[in-house]
Amino acid sequence: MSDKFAATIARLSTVDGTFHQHLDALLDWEGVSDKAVQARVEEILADVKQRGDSAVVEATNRFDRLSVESMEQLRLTPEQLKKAFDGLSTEQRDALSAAAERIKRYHERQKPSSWQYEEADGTVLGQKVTPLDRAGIYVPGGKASYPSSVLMNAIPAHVAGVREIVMVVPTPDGVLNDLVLAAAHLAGVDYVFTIGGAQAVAALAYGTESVPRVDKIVGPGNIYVATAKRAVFGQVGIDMIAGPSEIMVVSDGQTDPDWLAMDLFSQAEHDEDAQAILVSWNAAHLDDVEASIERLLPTLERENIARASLQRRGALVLCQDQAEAIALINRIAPEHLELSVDTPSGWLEDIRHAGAIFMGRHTSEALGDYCAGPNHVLPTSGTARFSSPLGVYDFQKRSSIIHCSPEGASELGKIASVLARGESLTAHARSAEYRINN
Ligand SMILES: NC(=O)c1ccc[n+]([C@@H]2O[C@H](COP(=O)([O-])OP(=O)(O)OC[C@H]3O[C@@H](n4cnc5c(N)ncnc54)[C@H](O)[C@@H]3O)[C@@H](O)[C@H]2O)c1
Ligand SMILES: N[C@H](CO)Cc1c[nH]c[nH+]1
Ligand SMILES: [Zn+2]
Repeated sequence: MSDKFAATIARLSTVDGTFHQHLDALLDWEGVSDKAVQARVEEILADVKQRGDSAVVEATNRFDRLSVESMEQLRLTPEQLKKAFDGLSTEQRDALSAAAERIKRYHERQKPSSWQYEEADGTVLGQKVTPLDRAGIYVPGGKASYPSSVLMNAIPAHVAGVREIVMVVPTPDGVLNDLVLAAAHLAGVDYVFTIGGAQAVAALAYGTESVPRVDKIVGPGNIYVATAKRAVFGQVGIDMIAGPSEIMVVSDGQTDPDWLAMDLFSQAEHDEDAQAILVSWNAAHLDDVEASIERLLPTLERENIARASLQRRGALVLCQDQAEAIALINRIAPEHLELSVDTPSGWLEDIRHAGAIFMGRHTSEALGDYCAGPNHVLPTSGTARFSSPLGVYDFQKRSSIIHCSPEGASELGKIASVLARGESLTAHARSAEYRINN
């Protein structure tokens, strides 16, 4: 039987004995990765570390179906980026600029400042915030092109004050996307290399003859990118593991089923591994949404991807009530949560884990993907339990400041001396004791 005739999306009910088992299986994206992916990524990383540019060129030719001879052919010049920007239609240029402006305005609010305070004896303590010297931004490009991700990665880096931004973006079959190039120009990216996957992560992490080594790699990507980022962490910083897109919608049964079906498709169309889940306590409403899904799915340009995603990882979940819906939200910790209910603000306090929360029937997740202002690079696969949206803070680090007055050093010296001797670290103790005024 072809996929077209199989059930498009699973129907689950929280009262079923197998519900939790079924949900766990649906949520398990790491299950999509396997030993073969891990082995391939390790091989690519080691090769790029050892052979630099030549390894990157070979891997790019192999995985993106190119036939270039050198890294020079995989680098875009500032002139190419500007030309792409100048060549956009007015409508596209205005939309890109409006999105960039809104993203910038939102992220300006995240800018932390250095701070310090003085104690009574004149000792000064504080924290100094410093931007990264060089950030690497990964812009996905395998199954779709993401000019919006260029803005979402590069603008917070700029707001943070990063000195140099190196962007990588794969161009399978050599197809360049003008909006991606234009966005890189608009967002002030310093270097662009048309490379992707584990080889791009390796080039950024280790540096090659052509690709400058960066201090931190940010941005979403597929399983090869995620596996490579995890492997190079420590050598460089990473933001988070942002994998296939996810949406969880909770509906009170009053939202147009066609709207909800399209909201689910909006993330399902990213990737066969993307995840779209709708939860409601109204069974008839779930039937209506399922009917909308069946009717609207064939109208999508990316029907095959969306259908595969819904079949593999989608679900319409019948729950008992609002309290159970909230428990499911906190368990799933979705990347995107749409609260398609009358008074979403009443839910907010109880929601503990979600990358971004879209409040009310009119706030479709797609608005957040492009132009609302908050970042669309968000923790996926339940990692919203401990990670946050990409932000200005990801492009900065903090140093502690300690400036003791003579009196302060003397008082602290007495405490430090006792504790150091307790640890049998006598050089520490004597160093502190030299500063004690008797
Ligand atoms: N969380 C977010 O903020 C966010 C934003 C945009 C996109 N996304 C997600 O990012 C993902 C992007 O994935 P993508 O595949 O479209 O692009 P991608 O750029 O992440 O991956 C493409 C690269 O993967 C490598 N690759 C593909 N098959 C390979 C193989 N068999 N062996 C070795 N390497 C291989 C190739 O080098 C290719 O260049 C999607 O899942 C999408 O949902 C997430
Ligand atoms: N939904 C993606 C993040 O999961 C971001 C995106 C970019 N373009 C469209 N959508
Ligand atoms: Zn999206």
